[in-house]
Amino acid sequence: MKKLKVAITGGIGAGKSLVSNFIEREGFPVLFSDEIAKGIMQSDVDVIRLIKKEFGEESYINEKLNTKYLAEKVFNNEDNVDKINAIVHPIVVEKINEITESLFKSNNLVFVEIPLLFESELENLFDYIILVYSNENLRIARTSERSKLSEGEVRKRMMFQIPDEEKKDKVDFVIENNSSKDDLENRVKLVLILLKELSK
Ligand SMILES: CC(C)(COP(=O)(O)OP(=O)(O)OC[C@H]1O[C@@H](n2cnc3c(N)ncnc32)[C@H](O)[C@@H]1O)[C@@H](O)C(=O)NCCC(=O)NCCS
Ligand SMILES: Nc1ncnc2c1ncn2[C@@H]1O[C@H](COP(=O)(O)OP(=O)(O)OP(=O)(O)O)[C@@H](O)[C@H]1O
Repeated sequence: MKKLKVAITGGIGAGKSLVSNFIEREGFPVLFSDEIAKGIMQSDVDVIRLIKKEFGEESYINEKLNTKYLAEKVFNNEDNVDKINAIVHPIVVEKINEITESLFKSNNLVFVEIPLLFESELENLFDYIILVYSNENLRIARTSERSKLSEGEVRKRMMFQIPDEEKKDKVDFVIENNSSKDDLENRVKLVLILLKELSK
């Protein structure tokens, strides 16, 4: 039995969460790095202190992370993106490693949804990488439709992400998501058959 760590990556709005949720429903553990990052930013006293020092006390309102303010501050300035990444990413990696090791006690396959895998140069942490790939116009339409972020906000974040076309050459599986959710699920099923075989 081989223990395999598999990354699920892709640009903003590509469909990573749909893929991850499907994989979870099939019975496999999935870690979500955006959520792990938020947890750390909400509870780690050193991280909170550094964020307030770099970006101001307004970064938290009544002890709660002020995501709107911080996103505005961070995604308008490359230095700020570098600064927040340097504060948060090393601790996220530590946490992912810790949780993965404990999940490997009772699982052979552990998945990690990690949007900024290549941007943070973390590809060597993983045995296999899945890229969820959708055309840029679809990603913007789908993300704006979800109404969490405006088109402008999505485009700003894209500026700090490596284009998915470049990532295609560096991954083991490309799951296209330019058609229906059913098509997406069927493609994920095929990849899971392969990964289960590889972990035997
Ligand atoms: C600025 C913050 C508070 C905004 O929070 P918000 O709830 O609006 O977004 P969320 O964290 O859910 O991220 C949504 C998407 O935005 C993009 N994004 C987030 N952080 C970054 C970044 N540093 N660089 C490029 N894109 C990013 C990713 O595609 C991500 O999936 C938050 O994104 C953040 O703290 N980012 C820096 C830490 C980080 O890199 N977290 C992501 C995973 S480790
Ligand atoms: N094939 C599809 N057909 C219809 N809607 C889709 C499809 N793929 C994704 N969506 C929708 O697009 C939005 C973005 O998808 P999802 O949240 O899975 O992407 P993500 O890569 O996790 O995004 P983010 O980077 O913002 O976390 C969601 O509202 C989702 O339901």
